[in-house]
Amino acid sequence: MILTIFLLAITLCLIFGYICILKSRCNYFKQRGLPGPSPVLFFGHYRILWSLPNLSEQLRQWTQQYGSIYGLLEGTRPMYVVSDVNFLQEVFIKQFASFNTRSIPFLMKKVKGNQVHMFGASGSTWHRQRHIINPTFSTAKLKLMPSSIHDCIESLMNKLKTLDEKGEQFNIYEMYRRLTMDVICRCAFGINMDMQNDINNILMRKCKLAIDDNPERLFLTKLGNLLPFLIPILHYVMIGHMLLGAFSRAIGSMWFLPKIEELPALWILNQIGSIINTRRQVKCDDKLRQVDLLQLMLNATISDDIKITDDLNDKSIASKQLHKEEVIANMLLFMIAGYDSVSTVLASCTYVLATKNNIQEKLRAEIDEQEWNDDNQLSYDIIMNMSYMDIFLREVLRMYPIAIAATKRECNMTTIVNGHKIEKGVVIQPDVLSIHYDRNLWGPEDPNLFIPERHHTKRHPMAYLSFGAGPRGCVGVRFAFMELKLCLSQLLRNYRILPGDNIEQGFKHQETFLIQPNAVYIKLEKR
Ligand code: HEM
Repeated sequence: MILTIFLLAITLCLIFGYICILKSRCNYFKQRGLPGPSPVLFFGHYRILWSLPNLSEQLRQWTQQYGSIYGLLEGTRPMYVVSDVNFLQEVFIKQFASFNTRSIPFLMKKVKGNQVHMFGASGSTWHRQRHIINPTFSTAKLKLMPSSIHDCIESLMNKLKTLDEKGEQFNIYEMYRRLTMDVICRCAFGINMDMQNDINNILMRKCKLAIDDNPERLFLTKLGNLLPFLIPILHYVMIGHMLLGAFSRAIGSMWFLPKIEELPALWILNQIGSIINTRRQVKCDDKLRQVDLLQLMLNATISDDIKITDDLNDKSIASKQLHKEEVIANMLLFMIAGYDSVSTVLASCTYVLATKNNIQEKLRAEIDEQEWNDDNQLSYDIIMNMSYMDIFLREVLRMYPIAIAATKRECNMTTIVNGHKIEKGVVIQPDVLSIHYDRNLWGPEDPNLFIPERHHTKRHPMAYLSFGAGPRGCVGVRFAFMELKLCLSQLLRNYRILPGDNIEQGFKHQETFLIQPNAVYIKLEKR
């Protein structure tokens, strides 16, 4: 009896203590003199954050209400929402050592052993991976890719030919998705997938499903965010899930296990693993001729049984190499990043071109005056020197940034930023829309107007965050620009883009991990 009362008293004390902690968390920002919407006990601001179809738009509205630095609570975790560019310059560049971690769901962080990719890695692991992967996107390597990309664009042009003959409106975004998947498969794996003709391709379907599985919205992630002390247990739940997947692979076709095997991300990882195994059997001379991202990464791969060291002072070979599992994880990352991001930007570009004829004509004039070769292609150097195309793309991405969630950072070492004490574990979310539409940063012309020439004026280094900023900025930016420019050049050289009847209805945005329009309805007119 006494023991029961004792245990009950302890339990009540623990619950009371926990409620006190939760209450004090609710006052986290008030105690620091920072404004923000009122949090709810236990959930913080999660309930509202989870229910929003477009989080970035809501952050922008709160900025108008609360100012350039305000606070939100992700469960009990404080998040600073910032549109003060000097503060962000400290976080992204000057104090990078204290903010080298991207804030991602714990499910993506706690992956098994070497399965972490560059997007999710932190500290010295990220440093090593980035150091090895940077050269795979060097000018010398990119120069080898336009002709592969051109083959894929030609396939798109053939598809468009049948549509322009019909003269009806169609959603070009779907076609861009297939194009960019073909491009990334060619440039990353050297494989010709022909997704544009193979409408039911399983890889395409799995990739779409993998992207729709936004880890932020998974039940395990939500639970881990609300009850962080459960994370180690949830980690084991996830490992159990993955082991079950491996078990299913081992025993094959038992009726209840293939379902796990079919999980999109696991399925794609398996395929990539097989591609790597095949590539490893290819003769040495053939490998040297291969210029895709996979081969460039495999060239920096260490044998599976050597332990990689993440000690920055270690000068041994193991500190400059990747594990096979890291290559697999990064190839998955490239596939998803390369496919979804570029197709979404192409969709926004096409919307702008269809609705702003004067911009379309200016861009076409620049395209027409380039030196096209006999195969109707432009070289890398010509593409990269197209200056109006350059500012056009920058302006599209200023007005329609797509990857705001990717710029979220986590403080890995308590520090002071512009007078604010930022504690370890706290999250910084840039409010990119407020920054991109700030008249002080982008004036004197109205930031709501599409004016590419505004990019001729030098702006604050943090005024443009479409590709992030600092050492962790997007590694694929030049690859993306090359692909965007090659595709738009071909399109405008051959067609006039006209708005479809439903262009405005289709161009409504949804935000999961990326901010994406539903559709871009256009008509084409042959030149
Ligand atoms: C127009 C298309 C693209 C946009 C708008 C975009 C945007 C971004 C943004 C905003 C970030 C976060 C940067 C930060 O935290 O500071 C990022 C990171 C990254 N992007 Fe891109 N991206 C694009 C295309 C690509 C492509 C084509 C690839 C690869 C094939 C790629 C690979 C990556 C990787 C690996 C990272 C993580 C870098 C790191 O953590 O070190 N991206 N991207």
